[in-house]
Amino acid sequence: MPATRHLYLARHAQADPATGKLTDTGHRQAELLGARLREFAPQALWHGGLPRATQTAHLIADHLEGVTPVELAEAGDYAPHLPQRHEVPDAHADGVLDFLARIPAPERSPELGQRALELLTGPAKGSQERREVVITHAYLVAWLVTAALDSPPWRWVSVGVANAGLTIIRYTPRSPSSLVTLNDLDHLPPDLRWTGFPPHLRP
Ligand SMILES: O=C(O)[C@H](O)COP(=O)(O)O
Repeated sequence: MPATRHLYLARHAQADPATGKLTDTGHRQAELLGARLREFAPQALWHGGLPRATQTAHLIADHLEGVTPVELAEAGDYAPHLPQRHEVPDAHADGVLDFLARIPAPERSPELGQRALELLTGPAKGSQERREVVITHAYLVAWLVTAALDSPPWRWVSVGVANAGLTIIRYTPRSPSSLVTLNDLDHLPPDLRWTGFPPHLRP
């Protein structure tokens, strides 16, 4: 009998584009996110293979009991669904196509693949409840949110998350999945919030 699974998704902390390593701000964000995640007592901590996700996960792990970061190395290629013109209603087409034209294709979370999605989505495979942290990238968080809500695949383009923002999805057997929280930044002081958030979606 499958059991409920909570996925604690976070975008990596702020990184320096030149080095790919976390900035001082990013270090502080990761530490505070780790302290926040401790309250959920997660049993697993997964992360993508790029340095900014790896470094964030290792800083977080210092705050969690009995959890070792595991890279989703076997995941293969992954890119969020690229919206096709015919999928997007006419009223939104210009904005969506403009957004897609501005994002660099190779940056689309290549380290999380189909296998990772199979591992991470849906209720727990066993009979025990699962609580798992995933440190990843903006578009993959957006894609998982869209999928959890059964939204059309192209809708991930209008979901924004900031560095170290916390998103929680609950997968319950025999019920629809729930978006518990999206881009929660309460664990960060004001000067550490909203970094990396897409400017065109900024409140
Ligand atoms: O791949 C992505 O999700 C986007 O390019 C944003 O990347 P980032 O979350 O690594 O900044």
